[in-house]
Amino acid sequence: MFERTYYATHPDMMEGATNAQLRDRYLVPGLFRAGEIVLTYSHGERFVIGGAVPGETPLDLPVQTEPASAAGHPLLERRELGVVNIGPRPGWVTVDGEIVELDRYEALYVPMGTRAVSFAGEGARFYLLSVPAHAPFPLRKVTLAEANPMQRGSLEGSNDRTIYQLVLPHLCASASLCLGLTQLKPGSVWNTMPPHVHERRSEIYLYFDLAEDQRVFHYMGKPDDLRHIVVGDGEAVISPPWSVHMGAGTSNYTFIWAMAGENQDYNDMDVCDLCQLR
Ligand SMILES: O=C[C@H](O)[C@@H](O)CC(=O)C(=O)O
Ligand SMILES: [Zn+2]
Repeated sequence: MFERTYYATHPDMMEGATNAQLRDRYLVPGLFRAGEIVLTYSHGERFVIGGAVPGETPLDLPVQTEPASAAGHPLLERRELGVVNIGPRPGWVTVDGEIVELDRYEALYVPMGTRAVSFAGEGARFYLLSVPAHAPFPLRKVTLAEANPMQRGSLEGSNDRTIYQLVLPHLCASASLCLGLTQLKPGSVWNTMPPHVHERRSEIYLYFDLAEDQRVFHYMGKPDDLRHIVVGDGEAVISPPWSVHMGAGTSNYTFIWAMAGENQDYNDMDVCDLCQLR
């Protein structure tokens, strides 16, 4: 049921890695295919990273297939799910019979124990993130208007952007998942500048709202040993807990960040001094 598995990696594996190896280990392309649900599995925090692009007929979240003892059980038996509609049109998520409309940039938190989830609406594009959970928290839709927008950076620094925290304890309770959306203003290209590392959480970035012929140069690695991965519209990238995650685009763009791990303390991050980057 998972299109591919991404393994956890050691920072020593950066040394001598080819560009192709880096892309293979950390880049998650092809999540949004018309009429399909695509799911991938990352050993880092056991993230399921996926996309659902419904056509005329709704798409159902699949049930577990492995191990045999879990076959047929709901995927969310011991997991929670975050959904964000990044498509141009509204869509509908049905959660155990309850229908929730999600407009562009709106998010939905779906609790552990949910049996059936389906996605509908032509023109909607659902980005999916699921992590293991120990307890259910209430089903909740979150809009950008409810999030406390945090203005960061400046146009002079080419990093004028707004960070919206969507799934974090102060707004939407979850067992482990933290999720938000960041929009860069026109003329700004740098995200997460200055960069940081959070050893206690892994993070997934999804870059979108990028024209087809534009790219984001996503940086990763230990702060004193950076590499980069060239990312296109609708592609995600996995950031291991030992890595920085920052990027510069050839235009402005939007990205969704999702974290899970030891805690849900957004501020538990070690901000880098730019002069230490190599
Ligand atoms: O751990 C937090 C995440 O990396 C993001 O919230 C950072 C971000 O959106 C930004 O600075 O632009
Ligand atoms: Zn981060």
